[in-house]
Amino acid sequence: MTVARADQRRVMRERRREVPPAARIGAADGLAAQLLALPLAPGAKVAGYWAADGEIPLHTWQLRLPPRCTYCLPVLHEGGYLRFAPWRPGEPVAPNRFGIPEPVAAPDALLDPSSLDLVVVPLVGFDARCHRLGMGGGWYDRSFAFRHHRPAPPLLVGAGFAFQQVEGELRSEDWDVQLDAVCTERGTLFRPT
Ligand SMILES: Nc1nc2c(c(=O)[nH]1)N(C=O)[C@@H](CNc1ccc(C(=O)N[C@@H](CCC(=O)O)C(=O)O)cc1)CN2
Ligand SMILES: Nc1ncnc2c1ncn2[C@@H]1O[C@H](COP(=O)(O)OP(=O)(O)OP(=O)(O)O)[C@@H](O)[C@H]1O
Repeated sequence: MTVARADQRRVMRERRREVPPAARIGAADGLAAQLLALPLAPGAKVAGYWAADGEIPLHTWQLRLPPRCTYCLPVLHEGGYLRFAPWRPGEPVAPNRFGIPEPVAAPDALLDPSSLDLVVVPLVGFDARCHRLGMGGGWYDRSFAFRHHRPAPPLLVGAGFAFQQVEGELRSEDWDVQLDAVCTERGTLFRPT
């Protein structure tokens, strides 16, 4: 990894953590409006994330999802892969190795990434082409690598504060999975075709 990429990550993560509470709540509401405008089948399986480290929260979106949707959270799995567990407010969670809460789910309740319809992907930074800078573990890249040679679903939509858009372009690596869109509190950016 280049020093520039590490610096970019550090700076963005600091800025994210410094967003004042009122602005954070306002941004989460704005983001929810953008996410709710995405096309979604009535019984869709959707994945979000449990906001950590200053990430833009998804609770407003989750609570306004159509009732027949199944909302899921990522669960760390062997080999650097993610699985997804259906989760509703009030159901038990436990911290994973990064301290991020994840559902306490029976192995047979876990969903494969390919069975989802819409995945809201956490990001540290993004650019105008919808390229993503993540936390650096490659979890989403590995788990959704099948999207390199297969169209949506799942639709992969990054979520972040508008200020997380970097100037210029992020250098993309061969393994980077392309997002279909990025939503912020200000709007939705679709990947240029
Ligand atoms: N809310 C949320 N959940 C998520 C992700 C995410 O970015 N956000 N992930 C996205 O992939 C996966 C977890 N990946 C992560 C990768 C690194 C770190 C992290 O905090 N790394 C530390 C140092 C590493 C360590 O403690 O061993 C750091 O960079 O400070 C956190 C999550 C799945 N769940
Ligand atoms: N499909 C893949 N197969 C194997 N290794 C992969 C794959 N995708 C990514 N990786 C590994 O993951 C590492 C981290 O990738 P990258 O810096 O792009 O992570 P990221 O997208 O920022 O992280 P995250 O998805 O966890 O937020 C890379 O060094 C690469 O070796």
